[in-house]
Amino acid sequence: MNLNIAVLAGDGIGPEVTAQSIKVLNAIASQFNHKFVFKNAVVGAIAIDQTGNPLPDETLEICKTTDAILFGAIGDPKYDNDPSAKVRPEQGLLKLRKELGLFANIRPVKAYETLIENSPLKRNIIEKTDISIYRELTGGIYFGKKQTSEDGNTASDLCEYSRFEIERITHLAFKAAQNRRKKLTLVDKANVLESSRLWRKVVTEISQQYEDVALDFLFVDNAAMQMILNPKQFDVILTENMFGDIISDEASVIGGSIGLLASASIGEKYVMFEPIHGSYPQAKGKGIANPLASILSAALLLEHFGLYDEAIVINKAVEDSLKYEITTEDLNKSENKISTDNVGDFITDYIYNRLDSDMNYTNINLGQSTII
Ligand SMILES: NC(=O)C1=CN([C@@H]2O[C@H](COP(=O)(O)OP(=O)(O)OC[C@H]3O[C@@H](n4cnc5c(N)ncnc54)[C@H](O)[C@@H]3O)[C@@H](O)[C@H]2O)C=CC1
Ligand SMILES: CC(C)CC(=O)C(=O)O
Ligand SMILES: [Mg+2]
Repeated sequence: MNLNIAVLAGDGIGPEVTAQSIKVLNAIASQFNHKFVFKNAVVGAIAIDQTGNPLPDETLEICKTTDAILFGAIGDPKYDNDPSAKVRPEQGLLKLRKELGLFANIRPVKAYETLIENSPLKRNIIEKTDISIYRELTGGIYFGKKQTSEDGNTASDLCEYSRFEIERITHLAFKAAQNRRKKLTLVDKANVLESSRLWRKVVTEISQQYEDVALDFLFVDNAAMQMILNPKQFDVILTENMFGDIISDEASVIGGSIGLLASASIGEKYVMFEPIHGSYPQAKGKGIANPLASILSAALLLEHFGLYDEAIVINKAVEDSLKYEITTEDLNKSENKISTDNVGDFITDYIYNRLDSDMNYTNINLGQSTII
C-alpha cells in the first residue's frame, strides 16, 4: 500500500517519540512491501517560534493533502506559564482538530498483564481491563466563546453542543460497542449541566437503534472514582470533550503509564493518530520519554487502513518490550536504563526479525543509540 503521511512532531518530547514511530513504520514498509512517504510540518511552539502562528497554512495544507497525520505533542512552558501570551501552542492543535473535522477521539485503555505487578492498583481490580473511550473532540468548552472582562476580573468559557455533534460520535460509539462487549456508558454531568442533559436525551434516543447494546449513565465525578475502584465495569465510554480528556489521563494509570496510551482522531474526511500525553517538557532531550504511545498510535494508523497483520506485529513487539523490560523509566525501575531510542530500536528489530522464532532478546541489537 502507498501512504502519504503528514508528520507533525510538535515540540517538547514530540519529536523524540515521533522519530521512533517513523523508524517503526519504515520497518513495517520494508517487511511488508509498502511505500510510506513522510511529509514533515510544524505545529505548536516550534511553529510559533518560526512563523508566529501555531498552525501555519502550509501545515494545514500538508495535512489536507496526505492520507493520514501522525501527531507528536505540543506545549511549551514559555507560552503556557505566561498568562499574557497572545498565542499558545495548544491553539494549533485545537484549530487542527476543528479545521479537519476530527470529531471523535478514540482512546483504548488496557491493563498489560506484565505490568500489573508493578501497578499502584491491585491486580484483582485492574487485570483484564479493556476500555475504549470515545471522546468528542471538536465541541464543548474548549471551543466555546471565551471572554475576559475589561477589568480582567471575570472570565468565562462557554460549553455548547448541538444535537448533530452529539449524534455523529454516538453512532460511532454504539457501533464500537456492538463489536465489543455490548455495553456503553455515557459519562456526563446531567444533574447540573444543560449541555449534558442534551447528551443524555440524544444518546437515549439513538440507543433505540442499537437494542443489543446496554446503555448506562454515570456522572463524571462518580465515573472518575469508578475508574479506580472498578474499571472492568467499563466497555465503551462515550463522553464530551473535557470529561474525556480528564478521564482518559486518569485511566492511563490502569495501563501503567500515560506513555503507553495511543489514540485515533477520526473525521468524515481526515484521520490523525496521536499519543494522549502532552509535550512533557521536563523530559525534552533527555531520552527518558516513553515512545510506546506514539508507536501504538502508528499501529492504530495501520489498522485504520486495514493493515491488521502489520498492526499485530507492532502490538506483539510492544508486549515483548514490556515483558523483557525494554522500557523507559516510567515503567522500568531497574538499574538498566533504557532510552527512548532503545525502545524504538527494540520494536524495529522485532519487526525485521519477526519470522525468526529463535530470537534471543538478551542479544537484541539496540542500534547505535546509547543506553543512558
Ligand atoms: N496532545 C498534546 O499535544 C497535549 C499537549 N499538552 C501540553 O503539554 C504540556 C505539558 O502538559 P502536562 O500537563 O505536564 O501533561 P503531559 O502529558 O505532557 O505530562 C504529564 C506527566 O505525564 C508523564 N508523561 C507524559 N508523557 C510521557 C511519556 N511519553 N513517557 C513517560 N511519561 C510521560 C510525565 O510524568 C509527565 O510529568 C502543556 O503545555 C500542555 O498544554 C497536554 C496534553 C496533550
Ligand atoms: C492540550 C489540549 C488542547 C489537548 C489535550 O489535553 C488532549 O487532547 O489530551
Ligand atoms: Mg489531555
